[in-house]
Amino acid sequence: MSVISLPDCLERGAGVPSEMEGRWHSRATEEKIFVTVRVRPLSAKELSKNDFSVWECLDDSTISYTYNMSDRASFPQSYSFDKVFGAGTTTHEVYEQGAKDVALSALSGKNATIFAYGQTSSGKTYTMHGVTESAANDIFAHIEQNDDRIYLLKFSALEIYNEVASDLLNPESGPLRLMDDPERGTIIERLEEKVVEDKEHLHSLLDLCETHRQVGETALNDISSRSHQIIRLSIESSPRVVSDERPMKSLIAVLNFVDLAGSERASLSHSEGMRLKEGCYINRSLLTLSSVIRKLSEANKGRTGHVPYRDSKLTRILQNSLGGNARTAIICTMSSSNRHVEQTRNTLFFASCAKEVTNRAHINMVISDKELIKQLKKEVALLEAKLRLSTFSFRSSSEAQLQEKDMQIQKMQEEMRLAFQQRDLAQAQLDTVLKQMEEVEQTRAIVLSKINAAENSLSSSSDDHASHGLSSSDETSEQERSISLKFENGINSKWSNGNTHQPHEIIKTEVSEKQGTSASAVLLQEIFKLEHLQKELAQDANRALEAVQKEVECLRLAQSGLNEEAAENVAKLQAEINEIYETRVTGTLDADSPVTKALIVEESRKSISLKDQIQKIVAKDKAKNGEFEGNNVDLEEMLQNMHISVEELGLPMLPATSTPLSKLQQDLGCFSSARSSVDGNHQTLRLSSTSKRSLTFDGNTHPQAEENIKSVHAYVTDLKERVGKLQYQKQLLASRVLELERNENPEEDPVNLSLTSSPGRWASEFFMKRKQIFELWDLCHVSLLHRTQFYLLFRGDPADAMYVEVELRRLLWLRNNHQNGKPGTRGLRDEQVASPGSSMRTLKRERESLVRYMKTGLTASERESIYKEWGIPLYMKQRKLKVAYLIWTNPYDEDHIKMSAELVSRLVGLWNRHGPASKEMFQLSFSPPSNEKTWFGWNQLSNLFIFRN
Ligand SMILES: Nc1ncnc2c1ncn2[C@@H]1O[C@H](COP(=O)(O)OP(=O)(O)OP(=O)(O)O)[C@@H](O)[C@H]1O
Repeated sequence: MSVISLPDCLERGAGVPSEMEGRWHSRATEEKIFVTVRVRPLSAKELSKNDFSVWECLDDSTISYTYNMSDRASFPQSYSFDKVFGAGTTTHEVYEQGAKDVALSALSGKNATIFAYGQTSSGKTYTMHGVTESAANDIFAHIEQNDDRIYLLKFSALEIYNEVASDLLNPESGPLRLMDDPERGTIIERLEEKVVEDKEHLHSLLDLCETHRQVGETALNDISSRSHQIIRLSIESSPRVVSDERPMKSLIAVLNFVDLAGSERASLSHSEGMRLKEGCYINRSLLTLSSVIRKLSEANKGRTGHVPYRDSKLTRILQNSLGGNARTAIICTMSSSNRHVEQTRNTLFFASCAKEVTNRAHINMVISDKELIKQLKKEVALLEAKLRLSTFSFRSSSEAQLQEKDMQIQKMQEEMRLAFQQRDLAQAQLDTVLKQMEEVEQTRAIVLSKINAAENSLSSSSDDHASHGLSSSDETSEQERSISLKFENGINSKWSNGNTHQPHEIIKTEVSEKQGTSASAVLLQEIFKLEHLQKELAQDANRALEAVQKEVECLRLAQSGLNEEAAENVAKLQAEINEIYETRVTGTLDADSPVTKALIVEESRKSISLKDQIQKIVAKDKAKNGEFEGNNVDLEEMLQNMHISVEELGLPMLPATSTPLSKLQQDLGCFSSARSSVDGNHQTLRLSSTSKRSLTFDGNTHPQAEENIKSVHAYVTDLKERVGKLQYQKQLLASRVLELERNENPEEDPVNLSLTSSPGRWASEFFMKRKQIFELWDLCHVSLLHRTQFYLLFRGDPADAMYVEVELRRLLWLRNNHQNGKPGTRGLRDEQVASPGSSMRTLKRERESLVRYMKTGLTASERESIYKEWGIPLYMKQRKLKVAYLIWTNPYDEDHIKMSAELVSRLVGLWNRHGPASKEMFQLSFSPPSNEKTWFGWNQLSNLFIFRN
């Protein structure tokens, strides 16, 4: 008996357990179906028909076709199986080598099936008869030899005839029904089962079945089996003696002997009628069997598919034997006759498939409930022990794995955190870059649109440009350069520093500025010349004043008894000279004067140059005042020394109504030398203010001095008139410039807008331009005093339009010169343009002056109030300096600008010292900032203010 371990007894198997027992079977043992081939010798009938053998057994496992094999044949010539039995082999040998091992497996509790397959008359019944008999003998021999066990043999038999199952022991019982049991498989209902008493009894039963089996005569077989026969022996065994050491373990297995009906070809078997019908059923069921075998063989090769067990009763009943819980041996019988080659090949093909089918046979064991419980307890204990062991190992390994996973999770979380940080950082950088790109793109688009607009405008006015002496290409390159500069500066400096002002505003102004004609450029150049000459005139007047002051001082020293009248005259003279200055900036001429009328006439002739106009005015003025010419040589010399270039400027000679200054100097002997020198083309007056010659006075000094003072007074009066005319000419020229531009660009002319449009429109225009001025002040480092004065004077009155426009253009001009790094782009002399460095130094000095003003001009409480207003902590050091360096530093903050202007005005005392400045002080001044020394002894801040105007 097989020893069955508990783990092997876990699966329920076939069989009907009694109420007191359970049926178990061991773990399956896989093995292939054992396939053998038996060749039947030619029968007498075949020999009589001159059939001949075409198959030859090459060895005990190979059979070969030996006759006239075509090279193109689609079937193999040789076949190999577990065993091949030649024609001379006895049935017993076939049993011994091809069936016995399987058959006797039933004695050890494994189901076993032996069946014969082959065409009709191939020897199936002949073979199975002998095999069954031999097996029965061996079984009984085994039983006899193993008397320690008690065996129980049960016999049952059935046939399937025309697809109807019948009990061969009780044919009258009628057709048998097949039932499906989930545990035991297919059950044949009401199949009679007889206990085999002994060997003879078995033989008698076999004989009985044989007598009941359907047979018939065919052309190929006189006694042809017309049904499939299944002889079943159920073998149960149990120990003869049962004890605790030898528990009750019963084995039970089924041994099937299957003799199939033979496949036949009607053409050969000459079947007809009932035989033909039988043959059809036979062939059909055999076909199903072949399909099952083929599917099972394919499944064994890895191909899965439906196995059609249920397509025939034969395969349903033999399901366990075909790939199931059984050991199976198939004996394929064949005739070697040449007459049945085709059928033989089919049989060999079936055998080839069958040998690939794998069965899984178990040892079916029956034990008592008591033993079952006992076994189950052992099994449970063993399983629990295994479970504990696996649980412990699982736990320990799980805990280690958990710790490892936790570490991995923490590591991944840290990596994720870093990745998120990097992602956020990258996103922020990306956003910044995108924003910058967007801003640059916007700026670029704006600049390009402006360039296009400027090009269109220039192309439309190129003819006009050409007629005024400037080529279109020159003008275009000038515009491109300027716009390119603005674009670069805008991107690189102002707008990258948080400035919210877009470049298009300044560009618009700049483009508008570029649209000025060559005529206006010429006029502007002339204005600059006038401005320069005016400045030199004022400087000479200042020097004259110094000379008079020294003379007066000399008089005061020489004659302490100088009467009050002379003193008053000196004071008046000083006031007059001061007035010259004021006249320079405030003087106007009578519109009805001949000079004005002449100018108006001349202005109407656009083709006449400014110089020609001025020369004509001078000629008329000379003709009118001819009586004054040559009256006083000294005065003329002085005028020449005062750098008034008559030929160039065309100013009229002024009458000298009194003693010339040179005579005054000579008489007084106050001046050591009043040397004048001519310096090239630029005549400059050089008066020595430091006379080392001692003064001598006699008794006639007083009346002569008075006379000299009167002469100087007359000179100053004339100078006033001269300056006034010069100022008026300048005003006319500026008006002319604006008029020319207005005629060319009437739609864009801001002055025209201010004069003709609604007040509301001008107001917006004014504030827009003033914002640009604020920015340009900052860019050009313009004097704080100038900014303050301008801011306080021009508040949006339509009459301010001209001043605003002039200031804006002046600043643009300055800014361009600063940016280009070279002065005089419009033909001005170099000395007229202050460098950015000198402007900043001037600005610095202004701020330092403001510090001094705060220190000397304000009380402590006033300063404290200012500190609070400007957000300077009282504990901070150098508070005054910080305030001074905060003033006028933010051109974009209106409040800041207002505070700055008010503070500067308060500190400098613009309003208190000289009263409100007039707007005319600002008119048409294109002069760059100047760093020259004082005129009237004012401090530097005031001088800057004066020079600027
Ligand atoms: N190996 C053999 N040696 C001698 N004679 C044999 C052999 N095999 C079969 N025969 C004879 O051949 C004849 C046919 O055999 P058998 O009836 O067994 O064939 P079968 O395959 O069962 O046919 P069927 O399918 O028609 O029932 C019988 O007379 C039998 O005695």
